[in-house]
Amino acid sequence: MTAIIEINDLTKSYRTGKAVDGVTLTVRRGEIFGIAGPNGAGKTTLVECASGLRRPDGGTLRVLGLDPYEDRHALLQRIGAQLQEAALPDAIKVGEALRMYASFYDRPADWRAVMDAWGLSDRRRVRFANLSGGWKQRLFIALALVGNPEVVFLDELTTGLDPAARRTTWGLIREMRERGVTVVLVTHFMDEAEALCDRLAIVDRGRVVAEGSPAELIAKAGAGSLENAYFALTEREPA
Ligand SMILES: Nc1ncnc2c1ncn2[C@@H]1O[C@H](COP(=O)(O)OP(=O)(O)OP(=O)(O)O)[C@@H](O)[C@H]1O
Repeated sequence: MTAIIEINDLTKSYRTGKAVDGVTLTVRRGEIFGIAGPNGAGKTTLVECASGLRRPDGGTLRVLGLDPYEDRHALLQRIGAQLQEAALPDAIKVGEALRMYASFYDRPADWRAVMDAWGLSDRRRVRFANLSGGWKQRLFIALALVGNPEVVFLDELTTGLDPAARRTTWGLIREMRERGVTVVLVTHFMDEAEALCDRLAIVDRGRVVAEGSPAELIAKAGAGSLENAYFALTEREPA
C-alpha cells in the first residue's frame, strides 16, 4: 500500500514546552489510522500540523506528497477535517451548511448527494442548534466529506456521544473507508480503536511509543486487550 501521510522526526514546541518531540509515522492510503494517547500527549498538535494549521519546528511532513503548511491551499482542497461545534452558527440549516461548505472547494462532491448518503435529507431544513449530538456529528462528517477529500482527520469525533450514537458513528467511519477515503482518527477510546483502526500509533509526551495493528500492539505489550496494552505501553495505570 502506498503512503498517503509520511511524518519524519517531526517536532513542535509551544512556549509551554515540546508538544511533538520527534514523531515518525506513516499512514497508508485507504486505511483507518488511529492516534491515541493521554491528555496532552500531542495528538491534536500532530493532526494540526498534518492538516496545515500549524507550522512544525522541525522534521519533514508530507501529506498527499505536499508540505501541509507551505502547500496548504492546495492541500485544503484534498483533505477534510471535522469541525468543532463552535464552527457553525446555531441558526444555519443542515442543507445551507452543506451547500456553503461545498462552495469552498474547486471540485466538491454533489452536496445533495452527500446529504442523502449520510441520511440528512429529512433534516435538511433543521437548524444546527436543534440537532441532537448524534445528528450534529453526522453533519460534521458530511461537511468533512463534501469537498471530496482523499484524507479525513477526525479528532475525538465520538466524545460526548451516547453508546448508540457512538456505534452509529463507527459505522459511518467504516463507510468512509469503503468509499476509499483514508481516515486519521484521534481517539481516547481503546474499544473504538480496536473496532475501527487498521493500525494506530500510541503517542505519549510527544513521542510515538508504539505503532501497529491493534493485534500487533496487544501482542507487543503481552496484554489481553488493547486497553491493557495502552496502559502498559504508556506506562500509565488507571487512576
Ligand atoms: N496553542 C497552544 N499553546 C500552548 N500550549 C499548547 C497549545 N496547544 C497545546 N498546547 C500544549 O501542548 C501539549 C500537547 O497538546 P495537544 O492538545 O496536542 O495534546 P492532545 O494529545 O491532543 O491532548 P488531549 O487528549 O487533551 O486533547 C500540551 O501540553 C498542551 O498543553
